Amino acid sequence: MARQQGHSPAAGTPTLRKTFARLGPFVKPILPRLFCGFLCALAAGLVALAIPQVLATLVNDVLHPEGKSSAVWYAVALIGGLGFLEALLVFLRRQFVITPAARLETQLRVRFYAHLQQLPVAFHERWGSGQLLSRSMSDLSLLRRWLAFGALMLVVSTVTVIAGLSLMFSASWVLGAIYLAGAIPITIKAFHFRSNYRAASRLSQDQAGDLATAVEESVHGIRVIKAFGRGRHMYDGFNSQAKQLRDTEVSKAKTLAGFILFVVAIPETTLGLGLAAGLWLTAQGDLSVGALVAYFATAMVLAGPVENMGMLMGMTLTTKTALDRHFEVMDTQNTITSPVSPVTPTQRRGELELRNVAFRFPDTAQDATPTLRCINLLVRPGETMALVGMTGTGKSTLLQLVPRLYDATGGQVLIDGIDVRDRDLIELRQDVAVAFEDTILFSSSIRENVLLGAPEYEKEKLDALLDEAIDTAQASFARTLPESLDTVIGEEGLSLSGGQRQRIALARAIAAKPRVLVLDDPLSALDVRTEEAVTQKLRSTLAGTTTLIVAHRPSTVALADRVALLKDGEINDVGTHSELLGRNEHYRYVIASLEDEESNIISLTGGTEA
Ligand SMILES: Nc1ncnc2c1ncn2[C@@H]1O[C@H](COP(=O)(O)OP(=O)(O)OP(=O)(O)O)[C@@H](O)[C@H]1O
Repeated sequence: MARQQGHSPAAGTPTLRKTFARLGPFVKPILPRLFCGFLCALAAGLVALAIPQVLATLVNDVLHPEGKSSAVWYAVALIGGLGFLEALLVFLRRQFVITPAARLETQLRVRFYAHLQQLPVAFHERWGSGQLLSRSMSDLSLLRRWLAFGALMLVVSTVTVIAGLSLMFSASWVLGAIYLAGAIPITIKAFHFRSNYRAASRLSQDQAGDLATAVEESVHGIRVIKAFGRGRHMYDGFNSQAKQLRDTEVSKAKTLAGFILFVVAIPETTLGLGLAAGLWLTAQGDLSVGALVAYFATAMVLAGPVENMGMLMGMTLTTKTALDRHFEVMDTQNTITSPVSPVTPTQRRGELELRNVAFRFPDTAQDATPTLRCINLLVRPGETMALVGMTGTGKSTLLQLVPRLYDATGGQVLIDGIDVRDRDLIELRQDVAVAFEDTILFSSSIRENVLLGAPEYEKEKLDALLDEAIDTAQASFARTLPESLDTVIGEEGLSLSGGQRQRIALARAIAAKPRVLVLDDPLSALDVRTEEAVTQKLRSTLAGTTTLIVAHRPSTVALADRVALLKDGEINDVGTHSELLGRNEHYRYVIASLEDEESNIISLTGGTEA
């Protein structure tokens, strides 16, 4: 299935103002500190502008042949003092803004993570993990840097430039006008730069996200890549993606460099013109030497802010893009939520019923045949029902409707007579535990993995529950690990064999003490004898637990109380294994193909655990 890749800027991209306005509620609590930081930055800029004025006085009065020599020391001390004050104000600005900006970054990141946790499986199937990773990490770091530095400095630089221009105009309108004339082409260039840079920066952020997905997938699938000798192929794919990103970054840098060329070259040219005009004005007696010195010193002070303005504008646009990417995920509506007034069952018997259930994957065409059509099935409390069907008939899909990993698109899934959509989602998922064929274990101890969904019992009871789950899942190999059940297993449990991982995942489902247990071929990596032992033990330990199990082995199917046969997205027949063998030709065909599959596996592996 195609995963969500980077997006090209859509026609409906929000405006700069709209995007930043969305930060309002988060910025509000830290506004006083940001404001203090802003005042410090502004004061630092103005102090920097005051230094040229002192210089003007120094040149005009103090260095005058009749000036007092002590006044020189006074002026030098004043300039030194102003310099120190500027440094202190810069330090204070950082103190004021760094902590709240970092706090805001963390707050948004935690919200983002919580939102990802809530979004339905359908969302996660669409989005590449690298995209989500870059949106939660680098995009939010960018926001912090912009908030702590970019935003303040953009305003302060603008104010400093305006104040500097005013001083220039007050000294001489000719010199002021020359400097201002340089600012006009910069503004025009900035206007064009704005849209070019925004598009390039969006593309590069998306491509960086896709590249992160590629790394993540390669690391995740390193065994497959090595086993199939596809390293070169993966490398080539990654290389071409990395080159695309490089090209985008280069074109982005070129756009920025072109802008900076303007921002730097034009003030330098105007400075040359200013020098000629200033000398002429001084010679005419219309401008004092001190004022001319102050003009150049002011131009020097303004060089930084004028140059920074381009950078900061670029940073602002990149941050805007990062925020759009962030809100794009945050705006994704969670379609699987608890109802406003959830219904709590009076009796938790564990009866599972599917009534006229239909299901179509969200990304399939409207006219395509739904994966599940009219499913009617009743699993009695405490009963073990095996779900059997040819591959791709929708067995896994059906199981996912029970804990609401997907919602049925038609009909109802009921537990104890209550539609699962009317139940509180957390309570529902406490009642229904699942184990899948593709096991995901977390990089923590066996104990923590097994007790992940366990009820909140006190320690002794939890220990007993852990032991029972481990024994039932035939996972006592875990006790022989270096630190027994406290052994930390690698990322996603990769240090365990496939069969061991499956048994730990099964123990996790058992330890959740569910009313309904949904098992999607959770024993496929076990040898036939271990699988039989697990199934027998499951039946005795979980006598009161309703179990719906997708089974691919006739031996497991035979152990179930009843079997439901799925064919073409519908329940074709329900009965005991022997009943169905006796009356249903399609069932005999399915079982025969499962037996063929099983004997092939046994002859290949010699019946040992995978
Ligand atoms: N996320 C998805 N989006 C669209 N179609 C999907 C999605 N997941 C599965 N399908 C399709 O739905 C159908 C049923 O898939 P499902 O995994 O439920 O079959 P299954 O009976 O469990 O197969 P198997 O026995 O091989 O595990 C298949 O045709 C599959 O391609």
